[in-house]
Amino acid sequence: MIIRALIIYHSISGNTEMLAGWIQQEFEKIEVLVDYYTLTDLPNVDLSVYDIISLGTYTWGNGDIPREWDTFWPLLHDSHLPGTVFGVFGTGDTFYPNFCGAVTRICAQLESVVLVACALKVELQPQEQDRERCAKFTEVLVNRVSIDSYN
Ligand SMILES: Cc1cc2nc3c(=O)[nH]c(=O)nc-3n(C[C@H](O)[C@H](O)[C@H](O)COP(=O)(O)O)c2cc1C
Repeated sequence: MIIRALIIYHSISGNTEMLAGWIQQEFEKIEVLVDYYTLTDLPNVDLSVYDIISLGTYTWGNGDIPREWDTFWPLLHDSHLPGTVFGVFGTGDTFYPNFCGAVTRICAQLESVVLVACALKVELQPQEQDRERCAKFTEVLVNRVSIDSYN
């Protein structure tokens, strides 16, 4: 069975971009076909062709979702995604009281409309030990697709 994943991320200073790249690599290690876009250069994609959609973001303000995501929600709501498995990842800074608050908030926003299987929060620039966490993140998403396709 071929599994297709879409990664969409938003990054200003590169931490989330690096994390998105590592997640892409982990998907590819387990032979998932990956399409990879920045939020601001997202072409007109058909979300329904993907088994997995992973959204990556930094956090702004006080645990806020960056404004640029506002353009994505209408696309999501216009799509019919009953079997798509979502994962949300992001980088943040524990200096702030609401660490990776945008990840938490995007999960909460998604959970009313789609299936969110897991979230990954990383402190600033990903470190070598985070590779293992990226591998776990992709594994959970793929396992969830496999479970659903047997039911
Ligand atoms: C003005 C400002 C507000 C921030 N607020 C938060 C926050 O509430 N929670 C958090 O975890 N990180 C916060 N951060 C940290 C960024 O999310 C963090 O540096 C992130 O890794 C940046 O990602 P990027 O390199 O992909 O742009 C804030 C950073 C700035 C500059």
